[in-house]
Amino acid sequence: MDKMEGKTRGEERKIGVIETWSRKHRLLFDGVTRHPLVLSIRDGSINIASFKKWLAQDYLFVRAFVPFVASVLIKAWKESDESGDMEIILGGVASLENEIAWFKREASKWGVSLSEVVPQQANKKYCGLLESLMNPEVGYTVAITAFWAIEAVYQESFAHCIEEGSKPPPELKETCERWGNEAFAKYCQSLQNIANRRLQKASDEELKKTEVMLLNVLEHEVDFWNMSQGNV
Ligand SMILES: Cc1ncc(CO)c(N)n1
Repeated sequence: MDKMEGKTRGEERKIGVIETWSRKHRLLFDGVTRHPLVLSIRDGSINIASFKKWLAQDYLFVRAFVPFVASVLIKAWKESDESGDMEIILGGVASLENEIAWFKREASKWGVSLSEVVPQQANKKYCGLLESLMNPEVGYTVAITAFWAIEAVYQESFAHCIEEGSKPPPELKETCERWGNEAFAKYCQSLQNIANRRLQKASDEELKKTEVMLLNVLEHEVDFWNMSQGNV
């Protein structure tokens, strides 16, 4: 075995593959979590039409996200080496019931009719990616890493909107808190720990597959923000 390569893997193990990838793909991560739409929430300049569009489209996305998370649960049950994974993922499934109810309440507050929402192209594509990840041939490591990424980008984005020095519109504070709160950050950290544990044991081929999927998820997240802002 090549000496340097061994060292590189050793390094990754210490700081975690996720952290290594976050550094390597910083620009793309920032493209999601520091997207102009996110920054406009943070500085209070957001166009409310963009928010409403996001709200309606994200409701549809979350409905597709439920079966995806359920599929991760099935993979955990079949493939996980740690029984504790199931409780964490199950907690994720359970909280989505609440989330869907929140979207309905929020939509009615803003006068958005969810029954009439038509999925936009970027949303359809992203839901298509979720559906492809539900395939039984997609392994647990890829799926749990996707799950982590999808949750973590929202956590980071919305936490940024309510950090020190931000001035989000008061009527959007609750939305920001929903994903930007400490408990959600902890939950994302639990998902990251699972992903890291799996990636540490993964073959080179699995690592490659997972990294490609991760970039794919991030690109779809950028497109989703663009769509909400009306740039697509
Ligand atoms: C587009 C998108 N990505 C991530 C999440 C987080 O759960 C969400 N609700 N919607």
